[in-house]
Parts: sequence; C-alpha cells; structure tokens
Amino acid sequence: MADSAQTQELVYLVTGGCGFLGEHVVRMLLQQEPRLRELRIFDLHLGPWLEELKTGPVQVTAIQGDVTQAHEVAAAVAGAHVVIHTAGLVDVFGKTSPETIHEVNVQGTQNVIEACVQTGTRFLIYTSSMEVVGPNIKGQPFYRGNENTHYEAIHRHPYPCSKALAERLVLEANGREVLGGLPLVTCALRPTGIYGEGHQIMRDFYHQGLRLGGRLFRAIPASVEHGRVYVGNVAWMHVLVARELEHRAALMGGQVYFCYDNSPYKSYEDFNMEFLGPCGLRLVGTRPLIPYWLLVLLAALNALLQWLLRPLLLYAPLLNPYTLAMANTTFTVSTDKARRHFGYEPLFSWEESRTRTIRWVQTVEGSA
Ligand SMILES: NC(=O)c1ccc[n+]([C@@H]2O[C@H](COP(=O)([O-])OP(=O)(O)OC[C@H]3O[C@@H](n4cnc5c(N)ncnc54)[C@H](O)[C@@H]3O)[C@@H](O)[C@H]2O)c1
Ligand SMILES: C[C@@H](CO)CCC[C@@H](C)[C@H]1CC[C@H]2[C@@H]3[C@H](O)C=C4C[C@@H](O)CC[C@]4(C)[C@H]3CC[C@]12C
Repeated sequence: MADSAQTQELVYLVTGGCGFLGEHVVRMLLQQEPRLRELRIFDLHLGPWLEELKTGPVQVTAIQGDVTQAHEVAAAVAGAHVVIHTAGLVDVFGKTSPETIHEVNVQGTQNVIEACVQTGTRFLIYTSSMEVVGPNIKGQPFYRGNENTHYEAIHRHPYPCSKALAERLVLEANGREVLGGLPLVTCALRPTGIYGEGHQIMRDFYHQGLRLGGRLFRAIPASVEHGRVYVGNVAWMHVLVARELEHRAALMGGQVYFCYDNSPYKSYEDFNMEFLGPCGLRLVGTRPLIPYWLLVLLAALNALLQWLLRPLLLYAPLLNPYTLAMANTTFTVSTDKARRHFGYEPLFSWEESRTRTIRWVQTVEGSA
C-alpha cells in the first residue's frame, strides 16, 4: 500500500457491503479513498443501488456470495489489498437458529481469515460489536467504559457469543504469515448501537408509533443509558483504519477499538425520540408506564409463543428476555483510543448525524 500514494491502485473488498453499515462503508470509501482502483462488494443479497456506483471512476464489482462458502470467499478475496468484513447475522430476536448465527458469524469469519492467508491479503478489519463485552448476563452496568475497563464478559445468547468468538479468531490471526511471506495485520472495531439512515429497528419503532396513533409508551427508566453511534462515523472509522493499518501495523495490529462519536448518552427510548419526535411521535410517560415485573412476564410470554409457534410461523417481536435485559442495562463508552492510535475524529457532528437521521425517517414509508 505504501507505494501507491495518490495513484489509483488499491483493491478493497467489503463483505456485507449491502447491509445497513456496509452500504455506508462502501459509499464512504468511494468518497474518501482516492487510491481505490477497485471496490468489491460481497453480499448474500445485492442491492439495486449498486448500479448507480458503477458509473464512477472506481471499478465497482458486485459479488453475490455467501461467507459460509470458503471457495466463494477465497475467490472474492484473491488480489484484494484490504478486506473489511462487516457481513454477519445480526439477530437478537430469534429469527435465525443459533447454529446458523454461528455458521455465518464464526465460520464465515474463519473463512475470511483463511482466504486472506491463502491469497496473500495482508489487512483485515473486522466489524465486531460492543456486545463482545456486554451487557453481560448479570446485567451489570458498563458506565463510560473504555477498551481497558474490567468487566465480566459472560454471554449466553447466540449473537454476542458468535461475535466474541469471531473477534477472537480475527485478533489471534494477527501476525499469521500470508501467501508471499508477510504477516497478516488485523484489528476489530466494536460499534455500540448504530443509528442513522437505513436503520431497520428505528424504522420498526417508527411504524409501531404510527400504529399506536403517534405515541410510544415509555417502558425503560430514563436513567438507563445506552451508547449509540452514528453510522457515518462508524463507516469513517472503518475507512481510516483501512488507510492507517499498514503504516501503524505494530501499534494497531491485534487491537480492538470501540466506535464512538459525540452522540449524547441517553436511554434507548429517549435517544430514538431525538429522531422520532421531530417526525411527529410522542413518548408518553416520564417514568415507565408498565411495571418492570410485567415487562419481564411479557418478554417471557413472547419467548414461549415464539417457541410454540415455531413449527407454524416465525414470531419474532422486539421484546424478549434478551432485548429487555439489554434495553434495561446501562452500557456507555468513553474512550479516545481511536484518536490516539489512528487520528480518528468523528466526521459528522451530533447535530449533523441527528439532522441526517431525521431527514431519513421522514422519507420512510408511512411517514406522518
Ligand atoms: N447494527 C448495529 O447496531 C451493530 C452494532 C454493532 C455491530 N454491528 C455489526 O456490524 C455488522 C453489520 O451490521 P448491520 O447492522 O449492517 O447488519 P445488516 O444485516 O444490515 O448487514 C449485514 C449484511 O451481511 C450480509 N450477510 C448476512 N449473511 C451473509 C452471508 N452468509 N454471506 C454474505 N453476506 C451475508 C447481509 O445480506 C447484510 O447485507 C455486523 O457484523 C454486526 O454484527 C452492528
Ligand atoms: C423494551 C423495549 C421497549 O421500548 C425496548 C427494546 C429495545 C431493544 C429492541 C434494543 C435495546 C438495545 C438494542 C441493541 C443495542 O443497541 C446494541 C446492539 C448491538 C449490535 O451488535 C446489534 C444490535 C443491538 C443488539 C441492538 C438491538 C436492539 C436492542 C436490543
């Protein structure tokens, strides 16, 4: 990478490039990486918006493929300088079996690592998650923590378990010899809850609010704070890491970085209202309107219904014992490791992130 200064000769691969975060990473790379010659976008489902990208100066190659298929991954990785691995199954609602989550998130990541090793790709950036750390099964708060904060990271749910295993694989692969004899350099980025244009769960809450006559009902105390980060800043962090990984391999190789920006610390519901409020929704109640024990009961009932109905249909509501525990546990990050290690500053201020997200919600189907 070092000799390529300002000439277009780099080949990047983004797995999961058609997902919520992946699309932002793809667009950010096209805007912010002048050395790109080819951008490969690998995803199980390719989006029609890719077509519009193909008219620019960078060769955009769309590859429909499955990360669980080692040969498909190896073919996509061959010849790439950098791999940004965002593909994954994000499921905390019980839509997919634990086995499939493991196969995609863990085996898929192992396939990406092996492909780098076999084909000689040296730089691998993995999109991990805050959930690798917590909230843990004890519901202990993680308050303004950083990458070195001591916290018991114990999970049972398949999604955080899979992210933790995959992250470990990526970090352990740092330094492995790739084809050609040079060492692989890896690192992992851990976003907190991402929001912004394209955020499906925000869309779900918006539709729920519209169905309830423009109201949402407070269920979680306002004092429970959640770390949230704007998708544009998460994408920007990925682009910066990809750019700096070669020059700062000794410092950054094998490291983890939380993704952060200047988004305020708020409860999950109050934070969503920053966007849903200006779009006409109202959060009813200054305190939870439903007692916590009743929420626990409803969440358990949802889990039971999901299990009973599974042979007939997929019942996957937002509320289940795991999402309730997450929503009800403080998890906030305060760190400057990304700034110290690779000069990261958020590209979008909180005001801009908020405005962009509001504008997007206003375009969502069924808007008030
Ligand atoms: N959304 C969040 O709040 C959040 C927070 C922290 C970390 N993350 C991580 O960020 C990454 C992207 O998440 P997202 O929110 O954009 O999810 P997403 O579901 O929108 O995107 C994931 C993409 O991966 C693709 N994919 C899934 N299985 C695949 C397979 N077998 N082969 C190839 N592609 C496959 C999907 O088609 C999708 O386009 C994930 O790894 C997730 O764990 C997300
Ligand atoms: C009890 C409900 C009353 O309104 C609220 C339920 C909210 C939950 C659906 C969400 C609360 C916290 C969210 C998660 C968090 O933001 C971080 C995540 C990490 C990431 O890797 C994937 C997404 C998620 C698990 C996110 C999912 C939705 C929540 C559980």
